[in-house]
Amino acid sequence: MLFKTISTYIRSSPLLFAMISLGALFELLFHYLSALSFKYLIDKALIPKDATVLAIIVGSLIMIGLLNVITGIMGDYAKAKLGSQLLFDYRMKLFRHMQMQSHRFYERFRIGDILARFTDDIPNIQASSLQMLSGGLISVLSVMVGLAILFSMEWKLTLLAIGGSVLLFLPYRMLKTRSLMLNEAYYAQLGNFTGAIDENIKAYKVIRGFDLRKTMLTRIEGNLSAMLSIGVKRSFVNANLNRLPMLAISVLTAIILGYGSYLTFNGRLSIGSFIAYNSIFITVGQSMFGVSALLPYILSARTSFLRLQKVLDWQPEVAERGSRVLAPVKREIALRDVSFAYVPGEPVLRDLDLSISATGYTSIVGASGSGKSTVLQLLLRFEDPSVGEVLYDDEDIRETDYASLLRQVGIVFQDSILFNASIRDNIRIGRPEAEERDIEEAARAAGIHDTILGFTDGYETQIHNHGDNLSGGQKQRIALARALIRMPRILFLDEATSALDPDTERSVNETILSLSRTRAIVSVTHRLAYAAMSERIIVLEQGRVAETGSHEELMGCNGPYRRMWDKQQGFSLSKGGGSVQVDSNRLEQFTFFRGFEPAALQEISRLFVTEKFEAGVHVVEQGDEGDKFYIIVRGKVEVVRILDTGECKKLAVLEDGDHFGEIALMHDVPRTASIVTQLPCLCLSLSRDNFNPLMTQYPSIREALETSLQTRKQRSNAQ
Ligand SMILES: Nc1ncnc2c1ncn2[C@@H]1O[C@H](COP(=O)(O)OP(=O)(O)OP(=O)(O)O)[C@@H](O)[C@H]1O
Repeated sequence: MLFKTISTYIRSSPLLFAMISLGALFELLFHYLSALSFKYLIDKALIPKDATVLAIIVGSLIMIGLLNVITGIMGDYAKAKLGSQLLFDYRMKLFRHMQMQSHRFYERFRIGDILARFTDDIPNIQASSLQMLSGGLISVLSVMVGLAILFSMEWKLTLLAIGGSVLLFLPYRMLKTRSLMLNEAYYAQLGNFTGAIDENIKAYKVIRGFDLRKTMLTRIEGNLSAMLSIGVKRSFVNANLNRLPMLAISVLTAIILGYGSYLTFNGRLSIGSFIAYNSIFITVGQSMFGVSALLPYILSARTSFLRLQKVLDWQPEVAERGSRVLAPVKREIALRDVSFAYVPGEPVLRDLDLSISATGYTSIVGASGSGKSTVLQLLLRFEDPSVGEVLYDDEDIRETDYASLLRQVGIVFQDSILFNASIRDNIRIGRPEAEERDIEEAARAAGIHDTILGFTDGYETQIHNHGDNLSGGQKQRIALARALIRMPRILFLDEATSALDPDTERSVNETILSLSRTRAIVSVTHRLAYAAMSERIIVLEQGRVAETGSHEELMGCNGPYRRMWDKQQGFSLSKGGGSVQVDSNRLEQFTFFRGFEPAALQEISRLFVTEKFEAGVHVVEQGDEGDKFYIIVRGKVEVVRILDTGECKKLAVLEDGDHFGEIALMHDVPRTASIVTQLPCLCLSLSRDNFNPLMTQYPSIREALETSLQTRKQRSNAQ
């Protein structure tokens, strides 16, 4: 495969190859003529003292030397061009391939692994190919030409040399498998290392905030130590692949010298011929060594080539095969009988039928894990359904030209990544041909124009670290402008505002509402206060549509929407979201507070304390003694349990209105699971110390709470 690739390259650039070959040919000519010249220099010029022959020999050598330099320079240029072209082509091929991929590809290949292909494997293939092309070509030609000359001078001696050269390739046979194995292990470790560095850069805030510097240092040290140990073995084996053939050359040289001297003593070889033979043999020996020295390069390039091929062979799940241009969507987009699974056998969407109007404002809501984001991914064709169709005005989007679909849509994600460029370029990236006034118009529509003008560098303000120098709201508004500049017929929002603080979230949602007058909006959200603004709400439950309708209609249904709505109500946030209070009526929704006297509930509500957590924080640690009960007012947490096997099991995801840790109100027992925030969280907490006096005051509370907690404890243990 590797050789096939190189020969394809040669065939595609015959001129460059001819230049390299010419350079090699003249280099050979120069070496052999210099060596052969001794025979004529000594026998025909020096011993007979013939100045004319001497001048001819020296003049010819100078001419050939000059041509050698000129063709050598041409060859160098050709190698530089061919090598750079190979780098360019392979990197483009890999990048293009990556762009066709979806989640399975990124699950299979880690970031570091892919980066290593770009930065190490491809350059390695390039360097080795060039080495084979230039060094290899010269060496092989040199061995062939040299042996032919030697054979014509003294065939017995030459047969001896050819027989002995087999020794040169013995180390290759012995060390090949080990070298390949070590190369593979080395590149795998390199991928781990690059991945760890990438993570370290992206997560630098979390690392500092949680003082994980020592942990990360230990991790990197572990990576580097593994690389060090493999690197030593790899370099040593590859050095041996070079060193051992030298031994064979030395033995051969000694034999040739001995036998050649014997022939000269007997008068069967002139002194000039012996010196010439010997110096040609040295050149041939060096070339043979040159051929064997290529072997480590070939082995290393083979490893890199196979690694690269492994990525390139990965077939994209979403094939862009449709060619029909999608007409502007006017009526509806729909999923028909759609089933979809990320993991075979574990469907996330089941026989889903869903239709969204191509005008107005639609929200898709549901509990965490109900499949909201997956629906969006199918609508945008980030994934294709396992069964069923995704239709835009009755056109199956698998049959249409993907670019014509993307031209009609805009998307804003929860965590919008901005590029490290100016604000202007970040907005323009949505439509590269956009003019200045389009950029400003999009920024105005996204409600960020005035803020940008307020920055010292205005639209030229550079964005660092994907947006670290902007607030969350500013980032999302720029992401909104980037989507709007495409003038999408449908704007998709995937939890676009849920990570913002309450005031910013409200203001960005007002902007979104105003945008819905001029284009269709499809918003995936779990925050129902904003879903209520939309004309139509689709409620998902476990991958199926549970109900649809307007906010008012769904509230009247007393179904899952109503339950979610009630769960998210009853909290009053202060301006700026700094503190929050829970209504006593809302407390009644918790089974363990149900039936308490109103006065007791009033008092309990006053005992809650506001707590804020950044994303990635362990609010509760498994095994710790619990002393607080929490309500999530805004945010999202993951409930995880470390099993006896050491495996980490995700038990649930909790979000707005959910609660955890109520057992701690009564008992001093270790937490049965850890709670880790996935998004910034605003919580209310009630500590046992604060709660205890109430139980003395209202004795019925203890009894009711105990019964309720027993039931819950049994359920939790069963999980
Ligand atoms: N790449 C993936 N690989 C495997 N499973 C996945 C993947 N992405 C999502 N899932 C699973 O699919 C289910 C639906 O996920 P999805 O993100 O669509 O839900 P959601 O309703 O948007 O949830 P959330 O509000 O928490 O984002 C979940 O059980 C989730 O764990």
